[in-house]
Amino acid sequence: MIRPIVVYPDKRLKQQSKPVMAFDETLHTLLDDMNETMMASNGIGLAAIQVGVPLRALLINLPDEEGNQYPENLIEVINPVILEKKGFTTYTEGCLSVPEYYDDVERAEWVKVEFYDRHGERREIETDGLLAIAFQHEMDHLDGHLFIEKLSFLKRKKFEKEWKKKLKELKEKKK
Ligand SMILES: CC(=O)Oc1ccc(/C=C/C(=O)NCCc2ccccc2)cc1OC(C)=O
Ligand SMILES: [Co+2]
Repeated sequence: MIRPIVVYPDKRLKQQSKPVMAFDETLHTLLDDMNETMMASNGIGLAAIQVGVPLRALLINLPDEEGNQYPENLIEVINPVILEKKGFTTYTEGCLSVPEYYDDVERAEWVKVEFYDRHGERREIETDGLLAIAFQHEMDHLDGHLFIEKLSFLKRKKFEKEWKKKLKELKEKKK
């Protein structure tokens, strides 16, 4: 089922997520709910904490050139660890927990990641490009970090001003 997405500045997003210990039905239901939620919101990545569950689990499903996402491209990532990273790259990132805000973020260009699938099988991926960025963005969520924390001081001030205005508009709309 679709679960509500936790939105900045909700304090839950700053939690340190705990490793998954049970690769059981409960985990599988969580992963399925996360996928429904991510797809319903046009997301390409989602960490469990974004639906309020502080577990080290995340999903990535990158769209193809036409912008379509396919179930076979879904990667379910549990207890990930970056084994190696190289180079630098900058990309304009967005996040379902910080809707309608995008900004340039610098990250490693290439990463080697070890993780487990929903059955507890170990996997290893070496990648660059958007997948490398997605892994780093989603893994930051597991440690309570959002991409807006990487903004320069001035960009962060701009963001906070815009965000206060947006929240006020949202409250006005709800009245
Ligand atoms: C209006 C609004 O909220 O816009 C959105 C913003 C972000 C997103 C999704 C962002 C997302 O999936 N980020 C995953 C992390 C990531 C960021 C950059 C590159 C790789 C991985 C979706 C939005 O919704 C629509 C309808 O476009
Ligand atoms: Co995010």
